Amino acid sequence: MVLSMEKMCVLGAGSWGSALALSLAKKGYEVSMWTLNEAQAEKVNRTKENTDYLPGVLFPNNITITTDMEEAILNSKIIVLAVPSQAIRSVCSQIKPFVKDEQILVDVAKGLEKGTGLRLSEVCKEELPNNPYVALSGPSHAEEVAKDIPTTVVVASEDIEVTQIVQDIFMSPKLRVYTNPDIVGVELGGALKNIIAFGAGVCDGLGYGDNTKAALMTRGIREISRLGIAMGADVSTFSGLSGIGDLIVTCTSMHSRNRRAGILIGQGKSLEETLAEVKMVVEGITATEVAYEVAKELNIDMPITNAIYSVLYKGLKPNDVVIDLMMRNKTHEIEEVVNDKLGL
Ligand SMILES: NC(=O)c1ccc[n+]([C@@H]2O[C@H](COP(=O)([O-])OP(=O)(O)OC[C@H]3O[C@@H](n4cnc5c(N)ncnc54)[C@H](O)[C@@H]3O)[C@@H](O)[C@H]2O)c1
Ligand SMILES: O=P(O)(O)OC[C@H](O)CO
Repeated sequence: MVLSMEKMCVLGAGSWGSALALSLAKKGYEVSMWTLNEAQAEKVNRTKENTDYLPGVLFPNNITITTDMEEAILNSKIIVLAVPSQAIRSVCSQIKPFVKDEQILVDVAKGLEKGTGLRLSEVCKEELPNNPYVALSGPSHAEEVAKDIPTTVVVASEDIEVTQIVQDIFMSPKLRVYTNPDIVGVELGGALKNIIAFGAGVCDGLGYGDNTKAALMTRGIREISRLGIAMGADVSTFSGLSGIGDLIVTCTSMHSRNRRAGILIGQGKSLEETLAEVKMVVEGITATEVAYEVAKELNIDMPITNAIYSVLYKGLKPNDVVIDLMMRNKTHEIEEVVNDKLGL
């Protein structure tokens, strides 16, 4: 419990923004949320429930929600960016006129910017170069965090002091927060696991079993690591919370929007029907497009990402793509180890 009512702000009132606002409010902070949607703000303030995004969870009185961005961020120690990854640039640009340099940006969105391939820390740096920045990631579905189910996350930043401030702000008996200086790896783990989770859903939708999913997760983390290393990440980060941890939860959880979307595609629904049914943001769809482009540019082999890209953007049938994946050129399991042994 904090001693004074320090103020924290959450931009974005979807499921994750709401769950984190709740976590902060339970620690005694005053939490100001911002949403684009007037009707949502009015209803949540009146009923204390965010029915479209986190039904059945009541907000305490120290959470308020507004459509006035300036009011939301005024005097807030941290500004949690909880909008979809493709909206991060516009939200950062909108707060520019009134943000103070000492306010810490905490990005909780997981993605890469479409068109530029930039990580979200790079996007924020371009828009708000003077603000300290922390990425928060890891296996953490909003529905469980909101119910106080024990959860672990990781925070990463170039500045260890700022990382520790954010660690302390979020840390609670129900939310354990680790730090990691490898911001590149933490961001990429969170963004790229969504592609594999979508693929895991497709396999479920096709009626495949546990063997297939284990294969996808294991080979998935390999290709995430390959691209991650090429983009400057530390490989050990991918065996941590924002890597394999988040991959496991997203590929297996009934809460995962990426997995749910994949299931519908595997069952034969169109992308349009799928997005209408899932309603909330499905980051893996854009992440597939961006990772496909970045991997091509860096000449990194990402067979699962390519396969999902073919389904989403080239109209190939999931069944056919799985056969292609199984029958592509034979290879060693861990190329680097073999090359090393052979002195290549
Ligand atoms: N839901 C989770 O369990 C969870 C957990 C960890 C990380 N995340 C990540 O957090 C981010 C947000 O996810 P979410 O689950 O809260 O999404 P959501 O779909 O539940 O909510 C997104 C919110 O952002 C708003 N929004 C959409 N476009 C906007 C724009 N252009 N400008 C301003 N606001 C906009 C929507 O109105 C909505 O309030 C995603 O990157 C997701 O991967 C989600
Ligand atoms: O529901 P998803 O698939 O968007 O995943 C949400 C979080 O990233 C899980 O850690």
